[in-house]
Amino acid sequence: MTTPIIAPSILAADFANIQREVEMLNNSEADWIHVDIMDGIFVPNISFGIPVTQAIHEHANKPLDVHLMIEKPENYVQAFKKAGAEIITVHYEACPHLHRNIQQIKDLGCKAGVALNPHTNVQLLEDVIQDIDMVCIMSVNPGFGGQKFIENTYKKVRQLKEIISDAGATTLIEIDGGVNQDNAKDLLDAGADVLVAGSFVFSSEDPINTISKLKTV
Ligand SMILES: O=C(CO)[C@H](O)[C@H](O)COP(=O)(O)O
Repeated sequence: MTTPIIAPSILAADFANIQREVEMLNNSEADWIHVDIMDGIFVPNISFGIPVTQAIHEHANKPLDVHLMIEKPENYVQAFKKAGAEIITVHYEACPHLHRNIQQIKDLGCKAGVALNPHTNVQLLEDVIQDIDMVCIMSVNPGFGGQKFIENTYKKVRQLKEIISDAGATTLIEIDGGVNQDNAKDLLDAGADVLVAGSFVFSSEDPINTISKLKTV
């Protein structure tokens, strides 16, 4: 098991004090800042958009891992790159021309990720696995923080790890939703590389310490 990449999800932060929250993450062992964009169409919730992402970027000294839970992501990736995104993840379910979407993200100079909803089989990514930098396995139904982790995720991580290894690829596996101290180690043992944690970090008494604990679980 290698040291995980920890990406706290800013969705669970105090938005009235976003600068303070980002500075807290700057001073923590967090590796990336996970930024959840929801459009109210692909998912039944609206979070925030390009100006807030830009504001987070202005205060952050860590890469922004931008998760687009939106329809027609191709219309917005350039704006999110300009707002400071280093990793841009689109949803398999929102992209009938996924290969084109991946190339568009890479042509902008960003790392390209593809997210899978809980019902989407990891095998559907076999033909693009060499092209993508990361797969984000949703371990909750996307749209809201603070949901219960779906146990079937472990099986998906193991299956995806095998697909990546058979292809000789270096694609990272990210887990997003309901990640906490109780499931982090099992996820890493199954093959996960990146852990996204929102409420578990921001609802804790000492988020910096909580991030350190996830890092060394
Ligand atoms: O993508 C998301 C929701 O769609 C969030 O990143 C995810 O839910 C993380 O939040 P939590 O750790 O509170 O579950």
